[in-house]
Amino acid sequence: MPVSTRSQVTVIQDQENSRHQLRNPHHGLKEKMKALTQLYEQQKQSSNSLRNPSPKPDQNRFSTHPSVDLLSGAGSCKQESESKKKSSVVDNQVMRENSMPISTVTKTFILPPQRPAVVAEDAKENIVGFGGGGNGEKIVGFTCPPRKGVLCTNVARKLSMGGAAACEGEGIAKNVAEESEGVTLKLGNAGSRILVFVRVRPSSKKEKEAGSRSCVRIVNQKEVYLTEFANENDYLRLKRLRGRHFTFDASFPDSSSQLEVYSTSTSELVEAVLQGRNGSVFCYGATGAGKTFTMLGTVENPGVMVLAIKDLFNKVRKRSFDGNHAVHLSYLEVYNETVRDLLSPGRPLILREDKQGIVAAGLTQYRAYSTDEVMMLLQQGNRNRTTEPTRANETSSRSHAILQVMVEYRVTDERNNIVSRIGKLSLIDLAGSERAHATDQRTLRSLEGANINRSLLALSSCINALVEGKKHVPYRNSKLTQLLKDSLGGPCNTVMIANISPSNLSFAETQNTLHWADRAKEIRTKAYEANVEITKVPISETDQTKLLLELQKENHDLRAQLARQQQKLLTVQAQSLAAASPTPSTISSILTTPPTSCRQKERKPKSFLPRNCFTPDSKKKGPEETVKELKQTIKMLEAAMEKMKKDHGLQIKQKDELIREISQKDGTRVVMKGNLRPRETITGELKSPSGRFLSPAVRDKKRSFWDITTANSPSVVTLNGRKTRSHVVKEPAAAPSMLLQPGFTRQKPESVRR
Ligand SMILES: Nc1ncnc2c1ncn2[C@@H]1O[C@H](COP(=O)(O)OP(=O)(O)OP(=O)(O)O)[C@@H](O)[C@H]1O
Repeated sequence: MPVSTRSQVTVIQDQENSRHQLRNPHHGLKEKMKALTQLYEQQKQSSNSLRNPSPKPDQNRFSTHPSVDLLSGAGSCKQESESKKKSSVVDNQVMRENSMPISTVTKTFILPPQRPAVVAEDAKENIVGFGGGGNGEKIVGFTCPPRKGVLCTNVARKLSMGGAAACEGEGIAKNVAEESEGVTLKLGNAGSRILVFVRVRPSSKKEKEAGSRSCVRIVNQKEVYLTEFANENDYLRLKRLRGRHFTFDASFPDSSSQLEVYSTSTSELVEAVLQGRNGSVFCYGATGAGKTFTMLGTVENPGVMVLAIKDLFNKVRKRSFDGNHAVHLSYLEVYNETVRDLLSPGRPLILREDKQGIVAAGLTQYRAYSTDEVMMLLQQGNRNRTTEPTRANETSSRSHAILQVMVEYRVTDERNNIVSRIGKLSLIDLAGSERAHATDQRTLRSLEGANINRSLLALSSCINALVEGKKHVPYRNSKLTQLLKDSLGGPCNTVMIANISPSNLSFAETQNTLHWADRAKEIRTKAYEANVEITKVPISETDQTKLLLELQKENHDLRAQLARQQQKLLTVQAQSLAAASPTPSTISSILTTPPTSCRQKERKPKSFLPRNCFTPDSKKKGPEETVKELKQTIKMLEAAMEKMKKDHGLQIKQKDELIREISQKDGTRVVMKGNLRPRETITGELKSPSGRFLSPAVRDKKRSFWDITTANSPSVVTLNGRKTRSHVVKEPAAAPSMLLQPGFTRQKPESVRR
């Protein structure tokens, strides 16, 4: 929609206030605009009061970035109100210049609840955990927090040119839905939308000197209004003067502090990373727009990278009682389409795709224990980063830099399993998108510029493909997009901070940045769960010793039981011989001695003594018949004994093997006598007396020397408790085969010889 035009707008510089004033020949129109602006403000206020029945004016007035209020309490409110005043002056100015039909705009805002505070803890490490804090292990839903309850009614996602759209029902519904969607989005559910923030940097000295004007206005800390100024002398373009509204998750004016930017955009990502989720923050914008300032900052004004790391270590420290956290760090740059390790520079790295996603093979991962250590590494990395002065920026980053922080949390649960979760935070400072003339025409700079633009073009193609839901996303078109694959389309919570200059001299760059930022809003990253892994740990040494003792005791009991049975058998045999002329009373007294078998029969119908428990009928029979019967019984008993013997032998052997295995794990070798017994083939399962060990069917296998002393076997090595026969060469320590020594004659070990 074309905006109303003015025939002439002249800006003069007030020497005292350095403020722009307008001399517009259409004075009446100006007055009209002023009135309309006032009306708009009034309407906004009244809607606010309607939706917020009992607002504390000072507390809620500027709470789109509530961290500001919470950060410095009343002080910050004051500061904020001052800045608001200032910005309203600028706003009015811009409004006048824009000549926008803003009277058609009705805006209603319900102010969001307060977010957890970012409190300055001390001068050095000044970030304290938000929300959860301490052991508050809540799972944080990654949403745009300040938007809870916000009813931003007039903001259409795709805004028409030339003024704010009227508040249409459809637009409202859409926006409310979008807002609530943002609020309810939880990690691990449906994937989250990329959150997009815009930050305007202050005008630079150069821009001021060149007499540039601000073409960007932040409205309600969410919307950015971009105005294209007409050249007073360009009469052909006068009618094409236009402006455009963009809406983002939050917009930061030039007065915003680093802490404010961090707490609004990134602090929740840090919390999520501690919960085992992935997060990415990247700064995008034209050269000199303030990306490096936002990401790295200065010593006095540390940026997102520094604040995130401080915050992370603070949170880790607070939770250290709760498990073990390990922080690993890597820092790389993409320069002229080559990937370099900034922490240990060397040959270019090759990108590979594996289960974890795209990884730079050979990238150094430093284990960091403190913020100071990270700061040192960061400084070291930045010294290695390629920066060159260009016409647009004294210290222009000529490469894309990616700082990756991996946080691994390990804890042992009640079942002795190790639960570990790994979260990865990627902080990305992109090189500036630029036009050739904005930088330099010299060969190297232009080559760098071409590569930067190429990768940023590839980035925009990926954004387009993702927004349009295309199946193929051209990540492979550049190294940058390969590295950003996870952040854009993977299981990740992503934040984009679009940096812009306020100057009308950079209008085209700003428009371009805002266009892509606006598009990026529509990208949804993949749904995913936290990277939690549960590892079963081997039992501890004390547990092993306990088990060994238990097994030895059980083995001893089994041997005793076997001996008793043998004794009984012998007694029965002896007595049966003596019973050549038995009296029924003696026989019955003898035969009542092995009652176990009878009892067994009662319990188990398929006992090995099926019909031979003595019945009173046996007494009625004659002595010859009784002797015959007795002989049969003895035969059966013998068979039963034999079977039991075998059973026990097997069980003992099994225990022996188990004991030997455990002993070998401990480093001591125990060779039991039972091991040397010949193996016999028995089918079916056997139970130990305690019922704890279930013996599988024994395979008919010839025992070799090496089966007895497994630890010395050259062909059987133990790998992670499992025996394999194919790792002899790979595991020299496990089985230093004596057989391989020249001239060695095979000798039986001591235990075997005995
Ligand atoms: N929010 C801000 N407040 C104060 N100064 C800022 C801010 N943003 C940027 N600047 C200043 O603007 C200049 C350019 O910023 P910076 O180097 O961060 O730009 P850039 O986007 O990283 O550029 P390039 O892409 O060329 O590296 C720096 O001198 C920086 O200190």
